[in-house]
Amino acid sequence: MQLENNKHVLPVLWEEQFGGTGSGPSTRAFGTLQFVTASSAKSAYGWCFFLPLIFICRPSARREMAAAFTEEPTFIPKEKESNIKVYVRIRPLSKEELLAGDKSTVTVLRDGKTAQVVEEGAGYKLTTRTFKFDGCLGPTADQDQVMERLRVSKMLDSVLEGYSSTIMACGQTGSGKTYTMSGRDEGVHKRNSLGKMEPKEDGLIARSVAYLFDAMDNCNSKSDQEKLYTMRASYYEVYNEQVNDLLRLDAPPREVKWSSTDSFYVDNLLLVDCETVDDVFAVLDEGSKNRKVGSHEMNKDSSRSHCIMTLHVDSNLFIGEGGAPITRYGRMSFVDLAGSERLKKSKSSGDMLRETGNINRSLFTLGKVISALSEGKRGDGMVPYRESLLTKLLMESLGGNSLALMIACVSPASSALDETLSTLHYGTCAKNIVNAPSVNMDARDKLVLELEMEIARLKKENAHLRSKLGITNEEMPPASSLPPPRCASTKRSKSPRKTANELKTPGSTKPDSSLETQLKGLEKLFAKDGNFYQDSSYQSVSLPRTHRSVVEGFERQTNRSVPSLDTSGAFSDSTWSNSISADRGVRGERANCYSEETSINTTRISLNSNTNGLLGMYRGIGGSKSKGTQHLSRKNRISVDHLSSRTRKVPSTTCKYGTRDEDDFQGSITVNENAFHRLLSLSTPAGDREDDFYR
Ligand SMILES: Nc1ncnc2c1ncn2[C@@H]1O[C@H](COP(=O)(O)OP(=O)(O)OP(=O)(O)O)[C@@H](O)[C@H]1O
Repeated sequence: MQLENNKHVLPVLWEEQFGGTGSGPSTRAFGTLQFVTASSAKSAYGWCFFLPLIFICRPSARREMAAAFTEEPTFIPKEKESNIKVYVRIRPLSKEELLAGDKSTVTVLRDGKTAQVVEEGAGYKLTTRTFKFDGCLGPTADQDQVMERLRVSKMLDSVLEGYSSTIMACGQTGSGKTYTMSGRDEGVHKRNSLGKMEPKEDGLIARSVAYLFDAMDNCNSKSDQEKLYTMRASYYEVYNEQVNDLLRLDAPPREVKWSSTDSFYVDNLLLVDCETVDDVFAVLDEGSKNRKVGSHEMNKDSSRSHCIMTLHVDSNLFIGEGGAPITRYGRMSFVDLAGSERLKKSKSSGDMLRETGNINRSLFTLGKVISALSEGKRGDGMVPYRESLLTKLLMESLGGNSLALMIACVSPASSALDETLSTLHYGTCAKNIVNAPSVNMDARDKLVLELEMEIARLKKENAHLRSKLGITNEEMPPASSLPPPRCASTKRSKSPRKTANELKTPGSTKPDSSLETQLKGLEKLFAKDGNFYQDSSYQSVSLPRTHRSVVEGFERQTNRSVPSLDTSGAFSDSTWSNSISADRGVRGERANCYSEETSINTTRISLNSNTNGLLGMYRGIGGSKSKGTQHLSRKNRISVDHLSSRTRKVPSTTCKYGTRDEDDFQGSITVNENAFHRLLSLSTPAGDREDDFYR
């Protein structure tokens, strides 16, 4: 699909894709890669912008930060948190600077990570300052080296896995932000006589696009079609505190809205479906042509807006046979921020003055956000994201769930020393920001994936346990031939509690070591299972079905019944209603229902439901949800779903994990912690107090 010189095509594409008005990201979680270039912040505001940062970057803090960054950077988060990576790029002295007799003041030390600034003081006294980053690139570094040293490919790999990533260029005007992001002749992708791209001067965007398509094509062409990728691109600018869609100049300014995924997004933005590299370049060319550019003393092609190009990479993951794919929404954003500038030097006038004011304001807020985040503040309330459109839109990248890389562009010229120092301070602070990257996918898909993983894990555990117990597959009767579960006695046994160590086979006076091993294995299995959840008033352990079969096998061997596992009749509607109405008032506040089942002669069994399921029951019984109802943890919901598959009814109107109908319920049998211990001892203690059971 080509966009060349045809703006009218774009709305049509939008309509084709999204059926008319389009949809905002509120309906899905997106992954994003953003490229931001800082445009010009002028004069007095320029200093205001950097001041808060300078105060934060105390020498001690810098030392700590430097220590934290000595290891090799990686963008695939092995742990849950990831610092923003900051690199410095020093451009060569320009012709004008050389003519003006400027000298180079910034050099890269041999470690490749430290930028050294030498400042001439009064009386030829030299002041040397050093700043350590994840990497520094000197004036001789070409575009290839930038791509390699910054490890952009790692970032792109994670976009393919469903992460959001942002590459952001900042620095004073004319320091090389647009050059780094888009290349020398942005929008012009030269081809040689063979029709191949000449990528020498291409910036990070074009290189990233080529990398992504290479990777996507490789996977998409696999015969098993395991992964399928699709890409869409958007391009917009923040200009004078309004958002313009660079792919739809005829459209009014776009609105920035708050999404259900706790982030801001641009509403009704055109997303162009891109099937080839050329499609993305068409988007890039169109956007570059439309972005606001001005000319002043310091840069003849100066960006007057913050530009954000985003590649949305959706990847489909097929699990199991014949199932619907799970989609992950990777997102790569390239942010080319407008650069800070001093009016005295740039000599901007007319409309550019207003632009400068707005640029400075947004950069000042960006400085405040970075300051707050580097101080360890968190969240919308403590960090002033809402003070400008730019910071709202960068919320995900700064302190959010995105991987982020900042390129601090500086000029080495002695005349730009103040701005260079400010940028380096700014980068040093940004290094301290911690993000929490996570894969973007729909909640339901996430649950399915987690369940699949849980099942795989349980199968492995089960196999391991069987091998430990010496039970071969042939010895295990098929599920259908298992004897019906036995009911426990109506009354609780008064015999003393026994431990697993005290367990003996019937009629034997010696402990049965094989049984003991089985029990220990079982105990371990439960402990490992991780299905415990904490509550001040209640602790339970869910018994996955695989475990239950082990226990049932155990029952057969020992000829004893394990009371709490007997679930027959537990899910009859009448039983539910009775038990829940009886106990709702007591424990209902945590969305857990406790019931002492009377219809089956067991000791106590507690019934869990997720909130939706419980809500359904409350409606059926009491007509309203209890005020303090809380969501159960996802972990627990998984176990609920997993366990209940045998007994779950398929309701006519199904919510995601629960039902709205009175009679329909998704739940599971869980065994109270004490019951669990009782299960292990296979004996009910004599004289055990009723209350002990729920302690
Ligand atoms: N590393 C570099 N090597 C060679 N030339 C460079 C380099 N960096 C920048 N330049 C040149 O310097 C000039 C200014 O660069 P550029 O337009 O990218 O600055 P900018 O930071 O985007 O400025 P503004 O904020 O005003 O948009 C351009 O002519 C560009 O080609």
